[in-house]
Amino acid sequence: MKKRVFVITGATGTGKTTVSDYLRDYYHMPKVITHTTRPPRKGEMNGVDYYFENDESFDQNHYLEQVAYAGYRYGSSHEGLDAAFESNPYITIVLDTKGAVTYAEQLGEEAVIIFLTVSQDADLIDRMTKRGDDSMMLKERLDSPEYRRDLTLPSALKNVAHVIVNDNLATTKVKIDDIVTAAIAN
Ligand SMILES: Nc1ncnc2c1ncn2[C@@H]1O[C@H](COP(=O)(O)OP(=O)(O)OP(=O)(O)O)[C@@H](O)[C@H]1O
Ligand SMILES: Nc1nc2c(ncn2[C@@H]2O[C@H](COP(=O)(O)O)[C@@H](O)[C@H]2O)c(=O)[nH]1
Repeated sequence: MKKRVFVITGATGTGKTTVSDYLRDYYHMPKVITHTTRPPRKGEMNGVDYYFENDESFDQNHYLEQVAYAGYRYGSSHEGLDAAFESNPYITIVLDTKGAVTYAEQLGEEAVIIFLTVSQDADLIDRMTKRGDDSMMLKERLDSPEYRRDLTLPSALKNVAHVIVNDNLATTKVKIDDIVTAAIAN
């Protein structure tokens, strides 16, 4: 059976995790748990949201790709991908745009790339504040080059990624349904 990894990418706060949760809840797609050295946010759990690592433990895994984002390390391991594929041929992963480019290059049509954006960048700050992000970490993130980079679709993903303006979650879900239906049919 063909395999597909639905890669959800875009700037912080655009709704990547929300869309990934939708794919899990309505399509039973397991999410690849990635690794990070960032401290957990309130409510985040080790092994559910991320594998929370220190620098030493982070280096023990075997990565398909790894990046630095706003001062912390993130990586998707082969072990994490294999674990997700064990239970379903269709899986989902949430990545920054650099990671999404690597997935497109390495996995070709096995990777279905979905780039999320919003009409007003200011809405993202609002969403992250409402999410309860620590104000110091939020400021560091907004000042980071990675945050600004991920606001724009990378040129390597033009004509590759499905672009969704996630201003309205209900509309976004309909677009996700269309993308999933087409990807599974092909
Ligand atoms: N269309 C939407 N309209 C309003 N709020 C939304 C919408 N989509 C998601 N949200 C909310 O915005 C917040 C950020 O969403 P989410 O955590 O999914 O973003 P993210 O892209 O995964 O962020 P990060 O990269 O920082 O982890 C959440 O509180 C979520 O409930
Ligand atoms: N390239 C990768 N990007 C990843 C990975 N895991 C998460 N991410 C992305 O990092 C930023 C910051 O995440 P946050 O949870 O601290 O807000 C965001 O864009 C994630 O999608 C990974 O393994 N590789």
